[in-house]
Amino acid sequence: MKIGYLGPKGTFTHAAVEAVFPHILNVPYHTIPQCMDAVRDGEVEFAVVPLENALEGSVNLTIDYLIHECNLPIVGEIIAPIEQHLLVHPSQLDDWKHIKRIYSHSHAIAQCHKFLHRHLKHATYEYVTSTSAAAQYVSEHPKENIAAIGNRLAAKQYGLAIAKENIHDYDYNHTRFIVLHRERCLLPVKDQEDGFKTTLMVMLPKDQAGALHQVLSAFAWRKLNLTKIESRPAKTGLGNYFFIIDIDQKMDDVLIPGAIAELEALGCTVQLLGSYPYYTVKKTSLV
Ligand SMILES: O=C(O)C(=O)C[C@]1(C(=O)O)C=C[C@@H](O)C=C1
Repeated sequence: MKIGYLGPKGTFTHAAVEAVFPHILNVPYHTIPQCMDAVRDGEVEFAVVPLENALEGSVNLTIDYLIHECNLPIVGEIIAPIEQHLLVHPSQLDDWKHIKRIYSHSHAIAQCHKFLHRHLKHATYEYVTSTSAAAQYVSEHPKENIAAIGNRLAAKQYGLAIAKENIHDYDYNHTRFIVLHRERCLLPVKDQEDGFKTTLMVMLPKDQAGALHQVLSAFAWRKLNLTKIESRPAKTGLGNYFFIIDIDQKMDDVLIPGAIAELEALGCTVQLLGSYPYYTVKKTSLV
């Protein structure tokens, strides 16, 4: 059995996979779409990709590729703490305050804006596919006055030095990663899950007054607790959006099917993206 993840080695996604699936062979993919395609095409059984960060919000590429391009069920979720460090080639360690360019994933740079503004105002940013791709680039260009933002695993993997630890702007920094499979299934995980969620995609009927209010009522009067509601462009015209709704429980026989039926009766299109266990990774079990 194989698990694909957003690579190369040393991403936060890699750390999350190793924490929850230590016994399964993992395979890095360069981009989030490549990772999802690998499951769809049967190269790997599961894929783990980032979905949402507590400081920066959703990873839009993951949501959009899942909805528009690669319809795979969500079968699990991993919530992991994120600590960002400023990584440099060891030969640049004494000179880190004069770094000219910083490489990282856009989310990682956004999580450190206050630090960057205060300490590296003059530096420019270069957005790459992941934090470890940034670390790899820095390690391959020892003569350039550059740095990466990433984790300890990447520093170790690519032989970089940590110039400044914990440069993320807020202490509570966590990312949610989703696990995808070709069909709904139980996860090959030995640990006890921390809970369950159900995720729906809901498209409202066009131009109907109070439609969103009615959608929310379908959950409210059933006392279905929502942990997230987010809109994304349907990509069919200005003002056309779909909603991603997370419900704080497992699919049941009555309440969630009842809410879905009510939404459909209102003229909404509803798709069940998954009903799945989630696992919370502790700081100590990460890098
Ligand atoms: O680049 C990585 O290390 C990733 O795993 C991606 C990612 C993200 O997409 O949000 C994951 C966690 C952090 O929030 C920063 C980057």
